Amino acid sequence: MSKGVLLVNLGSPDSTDPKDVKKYLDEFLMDERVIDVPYWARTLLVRGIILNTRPKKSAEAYERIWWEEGSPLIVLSERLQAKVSELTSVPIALAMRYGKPSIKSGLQELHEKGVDEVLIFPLYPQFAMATTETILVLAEELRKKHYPQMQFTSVPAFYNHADYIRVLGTSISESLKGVEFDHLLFSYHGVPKRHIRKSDITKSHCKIDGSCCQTPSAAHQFCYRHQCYETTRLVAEYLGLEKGKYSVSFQSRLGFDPWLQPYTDRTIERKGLEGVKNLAIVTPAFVSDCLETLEEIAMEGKEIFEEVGGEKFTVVPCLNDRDDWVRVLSRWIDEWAKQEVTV
Ligand SMILES: C=CC1=C(C)c2cc3[nH]c(cc4nc(cc5[nH]c(cc1n2)c(C)c5CCC(=O)O)C(CCC(=O)O)=C4C)c(C)c3C=C
Ligand SMILES: [Fe+2]
Ligand SMILES: [Fe+2]
Repeated sequence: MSKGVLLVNLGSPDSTDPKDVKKYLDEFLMDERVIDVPYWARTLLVRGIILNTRPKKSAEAYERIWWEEGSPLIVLSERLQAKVSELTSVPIALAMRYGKPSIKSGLQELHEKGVDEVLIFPLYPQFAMATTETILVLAEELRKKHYPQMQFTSVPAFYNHADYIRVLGTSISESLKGVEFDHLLFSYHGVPKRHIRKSDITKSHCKIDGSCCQTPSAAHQFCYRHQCYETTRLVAEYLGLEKGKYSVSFQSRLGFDPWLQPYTDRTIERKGLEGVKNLAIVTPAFVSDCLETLEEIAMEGKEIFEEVGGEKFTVVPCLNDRDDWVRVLSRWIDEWAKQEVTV
């Protein structure tokens, strides 16, 4: 069999035109694993309410971060794909869950290269129903419909993998070299609390309280909250950070449901009000810088912090196409490609 890899990231609109943003948000938010309510309710909420106002506001935000070459998330993912491809002989295609290039086009590209054994590689360190799961479900639907001869394997969440922790830890220490930060905030993309309960394979573990995520459980294989806390704990250990010097928060909530807490915007404000003058932020749920890091954190977050008396706000870039990250990805891919029998 001939092997190939499909790297999959979230995706962006084609341009900052509100019409393109609306089309992208429609595909994204109509996904039943993102807004997980019955179809009729999702249609009413997304097409009847959210898409009437959000595209204009989001388009303005995209306008503030857009690069000449296009969306930062797409450009950075393309750079990652190109650099990883240089280090491995395995064909690597790139796809986005929403927008372009699509998962279908990525699979087609691999198919045309004679690939029939594909490693689906969701570019998310922590598992979530709204990210990893929706990629795997769509890929499998496409496989059954268009490429029944293909075999798929997927890369599991790598939130606690020693290589990932080392690269993330190194990127943080490099960014904060010479920076006298009072507090390091680990800000992860949020999800509705309901998503955590739905992904609990034990159906009884995830209470979303102070202790469930620290109590060993089979549920943690699919618990986004546990995995965020573990990434944080391991990186803090790697960096030798003292307790109290760092904390976790969750950003980008949408709608009125309760999402994972504490919320990042309120945490930034509280830290400033508590007298923190130098705040550093890292966003480990994203491997590529994007709207949520470049606009929501680096612009809005900074503004919130400065309004309440904060002085220095340092944002650690995502791993993007860092050389050590590229080396790790190509090594993982080569190790998979060398295996005789895939699992
Ligand atoms: C119910 C809504 C959403 C859930 C659940 C959600 C989970 C989730 N998202 C990411 C990663 C990214 N999200 C990005 C943008 C974005 N996310 C939502 C909504 C949900 N996300 C919206 C509506 C948007 C679009 C922008 C906006 O209108 O605010 C992005 C950036 C995309 C880009 O083009 O730069 C990323 C990346 C994760 C990791 C996650 C769950 C863990
Ligand atoms: Fe999101
Ligand atoms: Fe938990």
